[in-house]
Amino acid sequence: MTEILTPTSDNSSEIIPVHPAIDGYMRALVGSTDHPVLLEMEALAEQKRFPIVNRLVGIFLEMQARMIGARQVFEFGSGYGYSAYWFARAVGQDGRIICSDGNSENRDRAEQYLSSAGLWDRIEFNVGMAQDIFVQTDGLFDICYNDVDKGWYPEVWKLARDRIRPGGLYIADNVLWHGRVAAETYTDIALGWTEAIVEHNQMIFNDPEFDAFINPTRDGVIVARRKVV
Ligand SMILES: C[S@@+](CC[C@H](N)C(=O)[O-])C[C@H]1O[C@@H](n2cnc3c(N)ncnc32)[C@H](O)[C@@H]1O
Repeated sequence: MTEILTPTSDNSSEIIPVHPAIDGYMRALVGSTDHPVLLEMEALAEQKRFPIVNRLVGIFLEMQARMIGARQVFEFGSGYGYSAYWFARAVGQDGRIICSDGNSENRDRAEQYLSSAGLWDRIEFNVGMAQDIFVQTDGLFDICYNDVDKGWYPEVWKLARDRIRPGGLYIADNVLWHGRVAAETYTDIALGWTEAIVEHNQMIFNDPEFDAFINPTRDGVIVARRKVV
C-alpha cells in the first residue's frame, strides 16, 4: 500500500471544483457538528498531512447513510476512523461498520478516538488488504465505501457492486482527483491512479443497475445507488 500525502506538491494542473469561498461558507454553516474527538482527529490529519475526508464530506456520508436507514457498512480504507465516525453515528446502536486498513497503527488510533466518542462498539476493525477482508466477510451491505489507494478503485468497485443490497449505496471519495480527471495534462502522485479513477467512474456511470452522481465537494464523492427492480 502506498502511503499517500495530500497531493499539493504537483498541483500545477489542479482544477478546484468548488470555489474556496463557497467551501468556507458551507463549512461555516456546519459548525454545530463540532465534537472534541472530531477536532482531535482533524488536528492529527493536519499535522501529519493524512488524507481524511473533511467535515463537509463527513456530514454528507452520515446523511447518505441516514437517508437509506443503513445498518451494515463496509469501509475499504478506514485510516484512523474519521469517515467511520460519521457512518457509526448514522447506523445506530444495532448497526455495524466493518472497517479495513493495511496499517495497524491506524486501527489503534481508531479505537482510541471512536471509544472516546462512544462509537467503538459499532465498529469491527480489520487490519490487512481491504479487498481480502471484504471477500472473507459474508453478506450484503447497505453501503460499501471506497477510500483505498486509487489504483485499486476499479477492482474495489467490481468486488463491491454485487454485494450492495437493492436501494443500497456505493460511495467513493477522491473521484475528481484534484481535477486530474478533467485536465488535459497533469502530474499524478502515483503512476496510473488518474487512469484508474477515470475507468472506475466510467464503469459506474455505464452500469445499468446503478444510478450515480458525483458531489464535487472537496475532491469529489461518487454516490451510486443500486436500483430496486
Ligand atoms: C485516504 S485514507 C482513508 C481515510 C479515511 N477513509 C477517512 O476519511 O477518515 C486511505 C487509507 O487506506 C489505507 N489503504 C490504502 N489501500 C489499501 C488497501 N488496498 N487495503 C487496505 N488499506 C488500504 C491506507 O493505509 C490509508 O490509511
